Amino acid sequence: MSEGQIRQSLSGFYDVADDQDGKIYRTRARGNFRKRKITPLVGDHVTYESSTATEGYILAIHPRRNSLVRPPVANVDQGVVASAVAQPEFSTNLLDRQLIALEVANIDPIIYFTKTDLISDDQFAKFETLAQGYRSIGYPVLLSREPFSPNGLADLKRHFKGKETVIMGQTGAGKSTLLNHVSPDLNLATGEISTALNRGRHTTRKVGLLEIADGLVADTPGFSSYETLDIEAKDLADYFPEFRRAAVDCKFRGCVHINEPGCAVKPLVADGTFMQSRYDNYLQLYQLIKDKKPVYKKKK
Ligand SMILES: Nc1nc2c(ncn2[C@@H]2O[C@H](COP(=O)(O)OP(=O)(O)OP(=O)(O)O)[C@@H](O)[C@H]2O)c(=O)[nH]1
Ligand SMILES: [Zn+2]
Repeated sequence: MSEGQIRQSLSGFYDVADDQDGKIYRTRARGNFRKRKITPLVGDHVTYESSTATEGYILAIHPRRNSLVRPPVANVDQGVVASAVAQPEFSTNLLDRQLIALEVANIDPIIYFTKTDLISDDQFAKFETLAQGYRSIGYPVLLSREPFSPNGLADLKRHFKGKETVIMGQTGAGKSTLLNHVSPDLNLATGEISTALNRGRHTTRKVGLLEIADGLVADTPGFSSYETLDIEAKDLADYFPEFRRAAVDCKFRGCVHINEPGCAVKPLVADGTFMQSRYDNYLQLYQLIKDKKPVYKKKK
């Protein structure tokens, strides 16, 4: 028996990189996985058996840190949020929702601004201020005046080391374009026409983890449906790292930083320590979650 990580999945075959020798072994999942409705995912750490040198069976899937549906990948450490400064129009609201979705999934966000060639110097200066705000929360922010400058890409690659990374973002944000720059061999189709084609292909497309800059990067970018945040309003502030840290000084336990006396978060919004836009988006999302009708899920 050996241990390894699934690096690619294609029509029922799973290519496992062995933890010891680093070589790739082609495997299949045991029939009992199918019976239990467990599908191995790219990124899974597995115990496997390789009877011949080249083909084997997956025997066990180790517990996952997390798993995504699009792309179907497990154990993601970080998500590069491709965030267009224009086309589609930038909004802090969407960015904050993306960050929350990643926080909820236990994925560390990296913000990567795309399409900076489409804005003026004045507009760019505003994004620099914004970037500082997000950096002060602790999020890495990559913003260069020129898209895909060698320095900008090198900065991005520095984050890959030792991590499993997925490129995420809204449609049209430039995810595929970015991934192509990160790994020019990929040749991912970009633009609207390819998007239409991609839809039908998603289920059969092979998914893989590429070794880039001493890390692993999913070769398929991801979308998330950010509307289906499965959290309660009272927990929302936990996913705003700056609010979560400040909350230890709130007078009341369970303070949601709205109307409570002795709140430690609100003064830091008022004095500009925290971004007003983050607080506004927090309030809006808090209300949205509160107003949401309860969804009753069927028991499996
Ligand atoms: N001007 C400019 N255009 C860009 C840049 N990056 C991407 N684009 C264009 O924006 C469009 C969308 O880019 P994609 O890379 O396909 O975006 P995506 O996020 O993969 O989009 P979906 O496949 O719909 O999710 C394409 O026409 C790209 O050529 C950039 O830095 N500057
Ligand atoms: Zn508070």
